[in-house]
Amino acid sequence: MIVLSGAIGAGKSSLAKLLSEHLGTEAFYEQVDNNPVLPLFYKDPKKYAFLLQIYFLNKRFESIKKAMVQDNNVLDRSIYEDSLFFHMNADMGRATPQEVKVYDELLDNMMQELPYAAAKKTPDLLVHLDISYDTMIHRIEKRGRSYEQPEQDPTLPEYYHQLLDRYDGWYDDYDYSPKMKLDGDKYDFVENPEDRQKVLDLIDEQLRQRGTLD
Ligand SMILES: Nc1ncnc2c1ncn2[C@@H]1O[C@H](COP(=O)(O)OP(=O)(O)OP(=O)(O)O)[C@@H](O)[C@H]1O
Ligand SMILES: Nc1nc(=O)c2ncn([C@H]3C[C@H](O)[C@@H](CO)O3)c2[nH]1
Repeated sequence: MIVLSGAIGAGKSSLAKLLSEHLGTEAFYEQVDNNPVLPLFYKDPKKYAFLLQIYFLNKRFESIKKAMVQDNNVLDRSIYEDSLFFHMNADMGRATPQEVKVYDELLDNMMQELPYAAAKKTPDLLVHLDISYDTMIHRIEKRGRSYEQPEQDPTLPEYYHQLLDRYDGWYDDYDYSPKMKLDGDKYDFVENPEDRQKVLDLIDEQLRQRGTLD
């Protein structure tokens, strides 16, 4: 399984589609447009942070179990980033210490089940899409989900800055699997065919080194 990581608007869903089509495998997308809790969270984060986290954890676990059955299936975001989001929100006072404790213990418990519930416990490769704040805002505006727009909520720019800061440390510390970082500002793999080919070549090279691509 290949896992894509990156902040909001980094290009994970777009790359998941491209990469899975290129490899002839299946992509598993994050539950966003059909997620009933996400708009509630953006409206009232303090009330809904914990519920949203349980929602994502449940859906993520389900996706991992399905994705792990075949080499090179592509997962749009890792279970580890869910925890990054929740701990950041908790540090902002949007979850209680008790909620954090319940979440951490539940996550730990579920991770212990993974070798039984799925073929293996960790991804074969993590592909991280690194983006700047300006790119993030540009993409958020381009995609146009209303509840993510900074003009809807003046606290969102600070939330996005904090998220990008956390992601930097998170990627450096990540050691659950082999990893690679792509410059998401530089490569326009959505509109530019040359950039698309370059990104696919870079990922193929890593997969060949790991022995999951001939
Ligand atoms: N490398 C890229 N170059 C140009 N545009 C991009 C690139 N990646 C994504 N986009 C555009 O940015 C927007 C967000 O992309 P996408 O939905 O793939 O991001 P994401 O990482 O899955 O976001 P989220 O975590 O919020 O679900 C889309 O409009 C997409 O077309
Ligand atoms: N609070 C919170 N916790 C998560 O685990 C999480 N995962 C994703 N998201 C939000 C970011 C995008 O708006 C949108 C799509 O990624 O969903 C999250 N928000």
